[in-house]
Amino acid sequence: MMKLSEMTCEACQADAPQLTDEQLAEGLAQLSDWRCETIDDVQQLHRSFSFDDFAYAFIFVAQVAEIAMEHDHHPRILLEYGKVEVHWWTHKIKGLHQNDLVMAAKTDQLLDANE
Ligand SMILES: C[C@H](O)[C@H](O)[C@H]1CNC2=NC(N)=NC(=O)C2=N1
Repeated sequence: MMKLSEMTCEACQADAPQLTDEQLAEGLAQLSDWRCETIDDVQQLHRSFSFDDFAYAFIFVAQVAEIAMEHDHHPRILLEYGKVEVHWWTHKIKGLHQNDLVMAAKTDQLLDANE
């Protein structure tokens, strides 16, 4: 698998295949602290991020929103004091696509850029 953070999202059709267990495992190996969860029968990538306060958490949310709009692939984001939770999945296929691994990797990259 190529370096996920350097990949781009591809246009995803409703009949696109979901990630296989092997592809998912291979992708998760490139990511930091992401878990695969099944919520309402939909597999999703989930990671929680901690910040010193609400302002830093909000800035991170804005950065995630920016890459989502840039790539036309959008997450669920929960913003709390000092904490952000991000879920990535592909609505069209009600599951996980390579795009979700790519966007999780780009989400991690935002942290590296903020350090
Ligand atoms: C028309 C637009 O490109 C599509 O609805 C995009 C928008 N963003 C998306 N985001 C996610 N996570 N899954 C999708 O299937 C999706 N589809």
